Amino acid sequence: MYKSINWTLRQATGQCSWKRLAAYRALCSTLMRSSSADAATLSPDAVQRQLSELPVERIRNFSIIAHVDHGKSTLADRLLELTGAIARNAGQNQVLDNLQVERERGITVKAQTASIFYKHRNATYLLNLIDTPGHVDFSNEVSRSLAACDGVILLVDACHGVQAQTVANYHLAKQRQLAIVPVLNKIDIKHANPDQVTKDMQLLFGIETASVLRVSAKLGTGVEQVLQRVIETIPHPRVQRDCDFRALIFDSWFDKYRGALNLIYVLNGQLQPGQDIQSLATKKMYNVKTLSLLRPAECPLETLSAGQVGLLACNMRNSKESIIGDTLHLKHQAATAAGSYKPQQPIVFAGIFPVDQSRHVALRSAIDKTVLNDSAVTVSVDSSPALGQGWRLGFLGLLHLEVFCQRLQQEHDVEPIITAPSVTYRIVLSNPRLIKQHGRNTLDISNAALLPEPNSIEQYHEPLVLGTIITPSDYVGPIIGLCVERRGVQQSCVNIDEQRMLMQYVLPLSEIILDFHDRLKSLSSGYASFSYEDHGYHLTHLVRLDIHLNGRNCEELCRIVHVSKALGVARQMVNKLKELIPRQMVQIAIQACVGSKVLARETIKAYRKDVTAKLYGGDVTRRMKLLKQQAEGKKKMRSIANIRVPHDTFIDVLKR
Ligand SMILES: Nc1nc2c(ncn2[C@@H]2O[C@H](COP(=O)(O)OP(=O)(O)OP(=O)(O)O)[C@@H](O)[C@H]2O)c(=O)[nH]1
Repeated sequence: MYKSINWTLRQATGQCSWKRLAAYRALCSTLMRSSSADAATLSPDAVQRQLSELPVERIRNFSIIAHVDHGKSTLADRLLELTGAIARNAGQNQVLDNLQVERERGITVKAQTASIFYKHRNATYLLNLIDTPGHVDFSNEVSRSLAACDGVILLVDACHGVQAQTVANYHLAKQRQLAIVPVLNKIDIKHANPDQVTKDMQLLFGIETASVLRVSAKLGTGVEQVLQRVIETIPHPRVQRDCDFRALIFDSWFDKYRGALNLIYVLNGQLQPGQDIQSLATKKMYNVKTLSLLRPAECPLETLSAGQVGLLACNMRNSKESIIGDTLHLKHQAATAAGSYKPQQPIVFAGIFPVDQSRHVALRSAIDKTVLNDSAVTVSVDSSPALGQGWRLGFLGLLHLEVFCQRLQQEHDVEPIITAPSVTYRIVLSNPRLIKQHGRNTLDISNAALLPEPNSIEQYHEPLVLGTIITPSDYVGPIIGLCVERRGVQQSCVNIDEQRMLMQYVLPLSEIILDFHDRLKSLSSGYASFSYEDHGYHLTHLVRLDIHLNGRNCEELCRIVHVSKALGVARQMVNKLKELIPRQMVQIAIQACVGSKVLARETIKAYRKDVTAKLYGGDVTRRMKLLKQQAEGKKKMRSIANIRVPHDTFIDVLKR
């Protein structure tokens, strides 16, 4: 055990603060359970011995999937306690949610893995458990995790019943033909209605009512049966040990001292430190430095064999080299792709700029490292005349964007300027010169500044989503009203039971990214749930013209307008802004989904004048000098952060 503690301490001292905290917590729990003779007190040597004696038939790889707050992380806690991986009653909740942002918001944003040993009918099993996030914005984490699993625990809250994300996750698991262990949670709550929820599960998913387990993850009731059912229902991994090594990368993150760390699922053969491996996607070669098992603290291993999930540190320095879904194999050996994991495409885009250009390098490195820990984010270089050099990042939703920015601040101490989110429009070009230049007649535009002139565009297509809403019947009227207001077209509306309905709407993505979910929650007193999936692009004549001030949505200026009128409206708005805003209070970073080119140009002109006036207190000579330098491209604009006007003040000005 002391070897394990020393190793944990060594890891802890070489990691960034939140990881240090997590490792410290793991260390404390290791110490607390030192008197018990359970599996978690095993030294790394003993763990290795146990693993090498374990046949593939005694391994189970599974995820816990559910709607937000249905109790996944709490159930994971109980499973870890039951198997001795963490101490009972150690006052720890949601142990696998170890990011600061997860603890502050009380949600899981990153899937976490724990390998646990469990004795069933006198045989020891290795269970690789993955706790997944429930929010729709992090569904990429769920799909990624399912690529390394043979089954899932489908957890449903016995009070709230089946929700939109339960339906979406169930279909994800079905598509991958995974075994499903249905579990009802929170049966300790007085108004829980497990009988009704079980009937709903039968109706919606065709699950046998007798097979639904009932537990209270909070109190630990019935949790042991869950583990037994996992062993009996979920098949062992279909892998081969007596052939060459091949593994799937299904998660990765960045460690300051060890570079990119990869979580791998070994499909064939085995791997040892010192061996040379190669990436199938990049063809780059690496030397294996260390291998470890996450229990959930790292436990060093000498061999990782087929069927097992483990952490691999190799000399992967650059975060971009670690590709989720990539296959690793032995150097110079032919191999086929290990998995069929397809990453989800981002749907919400926002510009990220350093507050000051001197912080450019720090922000770039912070983005690189955070992206490695969140493979769903896409990054491309962007620049703005007002904000300087920056990046355009793609996210899976608004919460995803918020969480990413919070992580940049908390984990890397950078505070960027974030522009208002927008979606990707697909345009059909009419200009033969542009068609020739791009080699095709359609372009996907996620940055309005790159929009060609309107007379070169024949059609605008906007992205649509198929939204699923589950709501108590009492709120159906206002919710239909909201969907119609947001240009939604109803596809279906069915009764789940006497009290609840499931509705499906096709909605323009731009209508839901900002506040749709909040409105839905407030209209239904928090009872309705919403999830959505991609539904392709559709020809549109309408756009929502949003004007954003310092990244915030200014509601007074949101209009749904005809595409062809958008530019005119944008111009009018610039004039209105000029009238309304006192010169010394000029705002910048005004954007619109369409037509922002004109808007930005006009605004930046006004901004430049006023910024210089403000910065130099009307000193004409210095102001002229600065303008001249800017014109010559020698001097970059000063950051807007220095002259930011509070949003409320600005709204007051607009209302006058
Ligand atoms: N009464 C009761 N509360 C529970 C039970 N299981 C979980 N909870 C509570 O439900 C809330 C959400 O639990 P989590 O475990 O964070 O839920 P989650 O599904 O992991 O949440 P996300 O990761 O955000 O999707 C917490 O306040 C838990 O204490 C239970 O069996 N009974």
